[in-house]
Amino acid sequence: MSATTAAGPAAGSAPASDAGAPPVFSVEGLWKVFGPRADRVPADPALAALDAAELRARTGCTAAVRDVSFDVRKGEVFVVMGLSGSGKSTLVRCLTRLIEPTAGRIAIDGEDVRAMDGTRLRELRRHRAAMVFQHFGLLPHRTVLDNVAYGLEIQGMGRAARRERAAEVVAKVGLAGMEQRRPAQLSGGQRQRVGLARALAVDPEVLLFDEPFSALDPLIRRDMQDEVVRLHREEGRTMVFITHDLQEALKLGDRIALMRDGRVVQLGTPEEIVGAPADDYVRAFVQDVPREQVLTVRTAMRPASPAERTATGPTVTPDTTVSQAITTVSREGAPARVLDAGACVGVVDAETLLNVVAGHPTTAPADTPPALSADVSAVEAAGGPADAGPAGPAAAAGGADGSAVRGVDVSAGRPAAGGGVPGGPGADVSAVEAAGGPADAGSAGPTAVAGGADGSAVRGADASAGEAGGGSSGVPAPPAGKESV
Ligand SMILES: Nc1ncnc2c1ncn2[C@@H]1O[C@H](COP(=O)(O)OP(=O)(O)OP(=O)(O)O)[C@@H](O)[C@H]1O
Repeated sequence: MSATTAAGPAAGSAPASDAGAPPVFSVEGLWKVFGPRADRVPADPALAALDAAELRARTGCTAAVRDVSFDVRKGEVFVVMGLSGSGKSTLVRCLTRLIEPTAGRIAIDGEDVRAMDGTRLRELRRHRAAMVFQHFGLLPHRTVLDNVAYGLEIQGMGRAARRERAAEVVAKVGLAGMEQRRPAQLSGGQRQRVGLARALAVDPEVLLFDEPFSALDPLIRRDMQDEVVRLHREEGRTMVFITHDLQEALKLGDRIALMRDGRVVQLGTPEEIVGAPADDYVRAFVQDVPREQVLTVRTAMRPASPAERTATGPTVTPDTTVSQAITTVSREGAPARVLDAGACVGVVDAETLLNVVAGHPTTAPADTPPALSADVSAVEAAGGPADAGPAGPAAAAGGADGSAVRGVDVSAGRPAAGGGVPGGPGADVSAVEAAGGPADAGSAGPTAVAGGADGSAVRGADASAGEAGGGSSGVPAPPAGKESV
C-alpha cells in the first residue's frame, strides 16, 4: 500500500510486498472476448489488432480483455483501475474463472487455473481467492455474526468454532457490539464491513475486491478505505482491488494497472503513474493529482555534494513525500539530506521540491543509469552539485515528457500473507453454478455471476458500460472519482 494518499499521508506505512517472492497470481497474454466464435480473435493477428469499434463491426465481438499480462505479488495491494467499460471486472473475474477466459495463461501459486476442474475451482474460490462485492448479498434474516460465519458453515466448521472465529473478525472490522443485529439494522458502511468480514473469516490467500465501496457515501467510503489500509498493514494479505476512482487507487495501491479498452496501458506504483505517465491518456488521467502528495523525495532529490553528505541539519527518508519534505525544509529553513539506512543519497531543497509541485523535470542522483536519470545539466543550471553521490535508490525523474520511468518500488520484506486456510462464501460459487457456470454467453449472455452469500447473482449484462467506456477518444473523460483527488 502506498505510504501516501492523494489527500495526505496514510495512517502508517504498510509492509512492503515481496517483489522477489513467487507471484500469487501470474497472468500472461490473457484475452476475454465476448461474442460469436470469440476464440478466433486472439488467434488471428489481423482481428486482434482491430480497435473496439472495428472488431464489433467485423465480428460482432467485444474484446473486454486484450492480451493482458501481470503478476500479483504476495502481500501487495494490486489495483485495477480504469473507466467504466475498460475491462476491470472482466479481468478480475477471469482470475478465478467466474468468467471463462478466451486465451492466455493464469496461475495461482504456480498452479494452472485454466486447467482446474470443477472441484478445484470451487476450492480456489472458497479457500484461496475470496471476492468482496459491491453488493454484499448479506442474508437478511441472519445476524451479523451468522452472516460472517456463513462461509465457515459452508465449509463444515462446527457451530462453536465458526462463531468464535466470526466474532474475532467482526471485532477486527470494527463491528464489535453489533453481532446480533440484522443487516437491515445497519448502515451501508456497516453492511459493507460485514461483507468484508465474511470474506476475511475464511482467511483466503487473496482478497478480490470488485468496487466494494462505490455505493457508499464519501465519508463512509473513506472510512472503509482506511479500514482496508489498516487491515492490510496488520495482516499483509494480498489484495486485488478494482476501482474507477483514481484517489482510491492512489490511496490503496502498491501498484496500479491502468486499463483502457481492455488493455493495461500502464502498470506501476502510484508514484510511477503520477510521476511518469506512460502516454497522453495516463497523463490526462492523473493531471489533477497533487503531485507533492504522491511523489516522494526520491523523485525530487538532487545529488549531495561531499560537504553535504557529512553535514548536519534536517534529514528525511527516501519515502518521505514531497509535501512532507516541504514542511521540513521550510520549518528548518535549510535543505534536508535524504538518508537511506544512514547513508546520504541526495538532498532536497526549496527549488527541487517546488520543481515537483510545478511539474518541472526533476533531478536524480548522478549515479543513476543514464536511461533513467534526469538531465544532470539541469541540476548544475539550478546551482546544484553534479558530483556523483553514493549509491542511491534507483530513482529517476519523471520528466515533463513523461518518458523517464522510475525504478522506485515498494518491495521487499513484507511478511507472508495470510495462509490459504478455509475458503470464501460458498454461495458465490453456487451462484455461478446456478447461473450456468462461468458466464460466457457472448454478447447476449449474462456478464456473470457474482453471488452474494444469499446466492443472488449480482451482475447482469452490461452493454451500456461498454458504450460509455469503450469509445476511441484520445483522452479520457475524468474518471468519476477524480474531482475528489
Ligand atoms: N457478457 C457480456 N457480453 C458482451 N459484452 C460484455 C459482457 N460483459 C462485459 N462486456 C463488455 O466488456 C467490456 C468490459 O466490461 P467490464 O464490465 O469488464 O468493464 P469495467 O471496467 O468493469 O466497467 P464498470 O466500471 O462499468 O464495471 C465492456 O465493453 C462491456 O460492455
